[in-house]
Parts: sequence; C-alpha cells; structure tokens
Amino acid sequence: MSRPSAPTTPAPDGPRRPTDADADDATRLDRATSRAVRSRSMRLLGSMLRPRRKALALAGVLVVLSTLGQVAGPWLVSVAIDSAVPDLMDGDARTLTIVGSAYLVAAVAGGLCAGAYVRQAARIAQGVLLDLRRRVFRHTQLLSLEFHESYTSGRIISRQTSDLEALRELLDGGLTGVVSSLMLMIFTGVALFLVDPVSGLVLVVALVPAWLLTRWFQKHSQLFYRQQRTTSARLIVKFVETMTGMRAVQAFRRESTTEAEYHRLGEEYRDANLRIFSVNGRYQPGLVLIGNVAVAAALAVGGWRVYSGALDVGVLVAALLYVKRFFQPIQQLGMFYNSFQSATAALEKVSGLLAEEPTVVEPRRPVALPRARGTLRLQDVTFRYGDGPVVLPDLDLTIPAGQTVALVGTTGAGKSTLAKLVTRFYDASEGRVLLDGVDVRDLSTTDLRRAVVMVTQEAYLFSGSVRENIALGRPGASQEDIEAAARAVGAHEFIMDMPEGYDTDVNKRGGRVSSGQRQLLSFARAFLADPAVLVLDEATSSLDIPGERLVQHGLQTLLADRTAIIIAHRLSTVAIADRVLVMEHGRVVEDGTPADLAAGDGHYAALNAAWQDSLV
Ligand SMILES: Nc1ncnc2c1ncn2[C@@H]1O[C@H](COP(=O)(O)OP(=O)(O)OP(=O)(O)O)[C@@H](O)[C@H]1O
Repeated sequence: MSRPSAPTTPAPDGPRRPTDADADDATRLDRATSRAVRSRSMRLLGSMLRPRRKALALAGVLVVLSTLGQVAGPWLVSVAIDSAVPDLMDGDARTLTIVGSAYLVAAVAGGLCAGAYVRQAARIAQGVLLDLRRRVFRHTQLLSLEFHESYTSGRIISRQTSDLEALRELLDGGLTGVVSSLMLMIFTGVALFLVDPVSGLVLVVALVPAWLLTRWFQKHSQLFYRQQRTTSARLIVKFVETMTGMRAVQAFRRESTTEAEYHRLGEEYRDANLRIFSVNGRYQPGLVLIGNVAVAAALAVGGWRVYSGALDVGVLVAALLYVKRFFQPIQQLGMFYNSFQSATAALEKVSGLLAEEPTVVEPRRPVALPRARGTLRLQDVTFRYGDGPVVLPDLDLTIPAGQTVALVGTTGAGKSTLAKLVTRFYDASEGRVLLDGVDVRDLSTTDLRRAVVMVTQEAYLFSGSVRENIALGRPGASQEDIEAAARAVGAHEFIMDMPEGYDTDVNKRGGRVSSGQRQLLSFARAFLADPAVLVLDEATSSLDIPGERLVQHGLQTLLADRTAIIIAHRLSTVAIADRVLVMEHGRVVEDGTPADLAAGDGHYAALNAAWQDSLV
C-alpha cells in the first residue's frame, strides 16, 4: 500500500479536526469548523486546478473576447443612431456601412469565441471530474479497515455518486455560465460608465438593494442546501442498507418499519427541497423587479437629460440596453447559485473523505522479509477500537511456525480482533505483533500480505470467472497452478460440473455456488497464495455432512506446513488443531491441545461436551 498522493489536510486550528462525518451529520456547523471545512475544499479545488493553469488561461482569454463582442453591440447602436443615421440623411452611407460591418464582425467573433470557450471549459471540467472520481476511489481503497468499519458504505456511495454528480452539474453548465455572466456584468458596467456615467450612477444605486437581497438569499439558502445534501445522503444510506440487508429485512418482517423510515427520510428530503425553492422563489423575482425599476429610473433620468439637450438619444438607448443587460446575468447567477451551493456542499464532503488518513500506515523504511517462516508473537498487546474500551488487555502469546491454533470463546471475546491484529488490519494500541521476530509495522504491505493471508467468513467472490477468482491468490498464476490448487482443496470436481468449468462466471446463472463451495474456492485462492501464516474466520453457516466433510478435507490440505489461526465454530475443525486457545473478555483463559483441554474441567471441556451432545 502506498501513501495516497491526494492532498491530505493538516489539522486546522481548533480542538479537533473536522471530519467528513461532521459535515455529513451536522447541518449547522460552528464558525471555526465551517471556515476550516471551506478552506479544506478550496485547497482541494486549488490542487485540481493548478495543473490546468494554461488551459484555464486560454478559457479566460476566450471568455473575455466573447464578452467584448457582446458589449460592443449597444455602443455601436448608439454610434449608429447619433452619427451614422444623421450622416446617411446627409447622403453619406459610409459611417453606417462601417458601423454595420463592425456590429457583424463583433457578433460573429464574439459567437465563435463563446463557442470555443464552452468547449475549452468543458474539457477542463471533465478533466477535473475524472481526476476527482479517481482520487475518491483510490483514496477510499487506501483507507484502513477502521475507517470502513465506521463509515457506512451508503455514505461512501453517496460521495462517489450524488456528490460527484452535484459537482458535475456545476462544472458542466453552471460554472461556465457563472464565469461568462460575471464577465458580462463587469464589462457591461464599465461600458455603461464610459458611455454615460450618470446612468452608471443609477445602476450603482440599484445595486444596493440587489446586494442586500443576494446576502439574504445566501444566508438562508446555505443552510437549506446543506440540509438538502444531508437528507439526500441519509436517504441513500437507508436505501443501500435495506437493499444489502434484504435477507434480514425479509426474514424479520422489517419491511413496514424500513418503509416507514424511508418515507420519513423522503419527506425530510422533500421539505429541504421545498425550503430551497421557497427562498429561490423570493430571490429571483426580487432581482427581476430591482432590474426593471433600475431601467425605469435610467429611462426617466436619461429622458429628462435628452429633453434638456444634455444627452444624445443614441447614448440613452445604449445606456438602457446596458442597464437591462447588467441585471440579466444577476438573475442567471441567482439560478446558478442553486447548483453552486449543492456543489460547494458536495465538495466539502468529498474533501472530507480525501482528508481522512489511513490509520495503518506503510513503514518509511520497511524491513525485508521475502520468505517468512511463520513464527508469531503477540508481545504485551493491548488493544482498543478508537477511544473505546480495552478489547484485548495485555495479551502475550507465541505461536511457533507450522502450528495450527483454534480460537474458541464466547461471542465478543476478541477472536476476530486478534485476527485483525495479526493480519495488520489494525495496529495494537500498545505492545507489538511480531512475525519471525519483525514488528509487522516494519513490514512492507507487499511482504506482509504475501506472508499472512486472511480467509474471511463470507469468502467474498468478485464478479468474473471461477479461474479469475482463484487466481486472485497469486496474480499471474498458470492454469495448471490454479487447477492444482483447486484439486488440492477438493474444489476441482464441482468446478468441472459447472456449465463452463473454470470459465464459469460466478455471478451468472449456473455459476451460483453454495456456501460450502464458496469456502472451497476461497481455500483454493489461499492455497495458491501459499502464505506462511493463514488466518481463517470459519464460516458459521451449517453445512450438511458431506459438505462439511468436503470442507474439512480441503481445510486440512490448506493448513499443512503453515502457521494457522482459525476462529473455529465447528468441533471437527478444533479437532484437527494442534492447540486450542479459549478466549474470554480479551484474555486467553485456556491453552492446550484439544485432547488435554477436553479431558480437563474448564470451559473447553464444557463446550466440547455440548458439541458432542449435539452430534448425537
Ligand atoms: N470495529 C469495531 N469497533 C468497535 N468495537 C468493536 C469493533 N469490532 C469489534 N468490536 C468490539 O470488540 C469486542 C471483541 O469483538 P470481536 O469481534 O473481536 O469478538 P469475537 O470473539 O470475534 O466475537 P464473534 O465470535 O461474535 O465474532 C466486542 O466487544 C465488540 O463489540
């Protein structure tokens, strides 16, 4: 695992780092957090735009040229009215020809530049989005298990889907429009002051209420947009959780409860949207009104000045056109503000995700361990999840190379936690985990994952063929090696019975495998990986007797010649172990061979007796 190249955010001033979770769950952030979150988003934006400086500069030139083309229009109209038409009346058509041609050239050149600007901006926007999409994916994969166990998959999904979608909406259309609108306003304002400063002053006066209205809108809509994103994320989380847990939902008749919760979240989402429309509904007509009043005022003042001979009619027409044009982009900006707000909130969340750092970090100078033998030592290990209670208190344990250890114990005793420490999905809070005398924190991830392989209970199969799924154990393995691994664990026969043998797609009809077969495939994968240490969380699902025998046989082959830690749920598995560790509240309370412990009068003896009874 390499360090993420995406920018990570140093902790801003303040008691604690604002995490994505904060932005996700709270719609009202305090000032300091809100500022930190915003500057984090800006840094992310900057890091994406910086490499595109040249392309941005070109887009800037194009938008300026296209705006100049547009702004020239009213001025040329004033020249036409005040000079070209009188000249024509005197029999001289040259001025009108020149002004008419200039108008045409400005319109055509402005149009061409506007088109080129839109294409250039789209190229930049699509590049930024692709970049961000890749970063989010890469970064999420790099984050440690601790993050994935606390951050629900629904929330990660909404980062990659609806949040990136909100950014796409802004970048695709909104931002291009915002920039050209702003340009148009600036250039129109300057042009107005140049042709008629008095009308310019009317505009400045009208800007005061427009500014106040915009501030009011910003203040109110910001909160509502954040609510919109939060409620939409909750809706997605609920949906994903329900769909992924469909078996449990149906088995426990939770349909009506989940439906009621989903309905409630849907209503919250609708209400957030309605609140947004309510402020939008006041802001936009308000701006239109201010714009129209400004035009009327400029017309009244200008008309009076024309009457008194202080202003030419052409200049008044140009000034009115400019005032009208000035307010058009403000309305557009108001509309873009919508997608801008969503995108800002989305960027805050995405930047929060990217600011998360892996808790299990790759060593700077790894100790090489190309061929591990498999001696494990947990030296004075204490472990707690985050700030939670101690789960493993001061554990000291040595497992010699080649030994098969079965972990048994009550639920919540810490068996899976121990497995997660040995595989370094988590680091010990205190003490050390050593593999062949080397602290696992000093091993490169490549060496560690080659030496220690974990087979999880769910025996996850990826979409693709059976062959590809087994080959994950050792990428690049030959067909012979894959088959040999499948034969060794007893999976070859059922694979050959599948419609396309090793090429059968595990997700297609006919490729569906039973839970026992799934386990055998994951054994074959682990066999192919050939690790020095195997950590196995045995599936709890009850297999039928032939199924169990098949799995048991495969397991024995898999365990030969390597160190193994098995979280054992079956008596047959414990029986093949060299040693049994009984755990309770994070401590090893019994340690011995299965036979010795069974003969004693401790926990294991009782458990063993219960197992034996269940077989009768
Ligand atoms: N990701 C986690 N975050 C916080 N606490 C956790 C986490 N995973 C487990 N725990 C807690 O740690 C303790 C030990 O859990 P662990 O999963 O290791 O037990 P276990 O012996 O494997 O149980 P089981 O047989 O039910 O799987 C439990 O109290 C559990 O609540």
